Amino acid sequence: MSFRIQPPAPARPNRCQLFGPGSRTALFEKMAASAADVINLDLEDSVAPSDKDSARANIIQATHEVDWGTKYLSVRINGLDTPYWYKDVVDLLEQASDRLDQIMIPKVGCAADVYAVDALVTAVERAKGRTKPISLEVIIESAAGIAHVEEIAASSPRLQAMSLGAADFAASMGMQTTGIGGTQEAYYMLREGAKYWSDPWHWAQTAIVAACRTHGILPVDGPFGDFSDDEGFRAQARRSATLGMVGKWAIHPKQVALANEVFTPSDEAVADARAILAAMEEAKAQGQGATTYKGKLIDIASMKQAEVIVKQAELIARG
Ligand SMILES: CC(C)(COP(=O)(O)OP(=O)(O)OC[C@H]1O[C@@H](n2cnc3c(N)ncnc32)[C@H](O)[C@@H]1OP(=O)(O)O)[C@@H](O)C(=O)NCCC(=O)NCCSC(=O)C[C@H](O)C(=O)O
Ligand SMILES: [Mg+2]
Repeated sequence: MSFRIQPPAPARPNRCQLFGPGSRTALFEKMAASAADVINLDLEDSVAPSDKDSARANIIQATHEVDWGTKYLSVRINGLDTPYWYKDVVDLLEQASDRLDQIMIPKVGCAADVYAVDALVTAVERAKGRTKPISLEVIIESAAGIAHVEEIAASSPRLQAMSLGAADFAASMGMQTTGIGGTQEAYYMLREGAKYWSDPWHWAQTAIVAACRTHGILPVDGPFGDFSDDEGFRAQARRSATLGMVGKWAIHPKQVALANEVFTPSDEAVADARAILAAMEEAKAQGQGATTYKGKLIDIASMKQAEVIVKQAELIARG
């Protein structure tokens, strides 16, 4: 137990992050009209090298012209191993409207990667007199990223969110799969001839959640590639939510409702959580630190668990 209080993560809904390539301008209005909490306009891997300049210009224009409502607006820049990233940052900070909320840094491998982007963002913000500070989010999607996940989570006061990028992560780790998230056919235990599937993403997710919760960052699950598999998406998202993640990417509009469904606590879960809090208040008034609810033990730790669910529901209700 530490005497340090665990810092809270940013108090904004982040149930679904909807991605769209910066080169497909026809999608922008549709993304803005979606039910996603966060919009990620992409300059990185969904944009061909020949389209990088025009995609950057499209996104800048869209920050001025598209009505993004109350959505949190994020742009994924190119990786620090490319010749594009510095111009992504400089052009966005010099030319995008104040509607831009966040920059997403892909393939972060160490704290210094975030420091470099932070330094450039800070310089351009000051030069241009931008009064609204841009926040940062990062993707953990390499062996180096997961090895340094805790120092990355601690890297900048601008950092608000961290996602697992399953596709690049699998490639970097040398995982024998082309699947993006979800069940992997070859990852199973065998007992008396029966296969029991296990979850190869689990350990990376828990490492991300622990690093994020230590430093007050939102942990987010990344893409689920097979957008025709609703139940597969739900199962992956439910595992992520159970582990403490607050949301998941959508790489197709049909995944938005699925993510919102899973990362919004159900009425039943909220009612149960409120009942646990009430039962514990009653117990405390009688000088007891533990009591029972529906035949099971509840104590002070149960109050903290119940508060997680009630706070999530209140945050989402506030919008
Ligand atoms: C995956 C797609 C290429 C599919 O596009 P498309 O063939 O146009 O899909 P549909 O015909 O099924 O579309 C149905 C309608 O929905 C609209 N649409 C499609 N995509 C989007 C979107 N992203 N946002 C909003 N609306 C969208 C279509 O226009 C159709 O509309 P209508 O005609 O009016 O009915 C495409 O969905 C897509 O490009 N998705 C995003 C890809 C992306 O951004 N990828 C990057 C993130 S994942 C990643 O990078 C991996 C990660 O880093 C890692 O390492 O794990
Ligand atoms: Mg990636």
